[in-house]
Amino acid sequence: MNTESNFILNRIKAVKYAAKGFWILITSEKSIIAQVIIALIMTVIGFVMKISATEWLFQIFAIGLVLVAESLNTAIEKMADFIHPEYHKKIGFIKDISAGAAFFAAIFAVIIGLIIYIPKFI
Ligand SMILES: Nc1ncnc2c1ncn2[C@@H]1O[C@H](COP(=O)(O)OP(=O)(O)OP(=O)(O)O)[C@@H](O)[C@H]1O
Repeated sequence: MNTESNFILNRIKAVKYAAKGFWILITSEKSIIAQVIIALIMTVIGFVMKISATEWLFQIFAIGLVLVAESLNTAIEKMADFIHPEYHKKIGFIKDISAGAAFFAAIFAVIIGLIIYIPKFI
């Protein structure tokens, strides 16, 4: 098989593994399931409040940002637990930093949400 078709096959395989990871996240990771539920609620609210196209763009971006950050946080937590299952100050620090990254995303998502929805109530 030539290098070019190998490249394409490897890319297809990579997408398959990524889709598998995506499925694991949305079906078995409680923190991701919670964020997906919040995303669905915000989507319903978006339709009910008839937000504009630009507001949809920001809302979808915020939802994506939170889900990506939360997913990477989950991956780092899993890796930390695998590398060092016992209690260790450094593992705690790494997990806290990783959770902090997800918190960062959540703060900005909340700010975006407030900017979109507060004017609709005043
Ligand atoms: N092995 C460890 N060593 C030191 N501190 C830890 C360790 N595991 C967890 N911690 C501390 O507990 C916090 C929460 O841990 P973690 O993110 O693994 O969530 P959990 O509550 O244990 O499980 P889950 O995220 O599945 O609900 C971490 O941010 C860290 O401060």
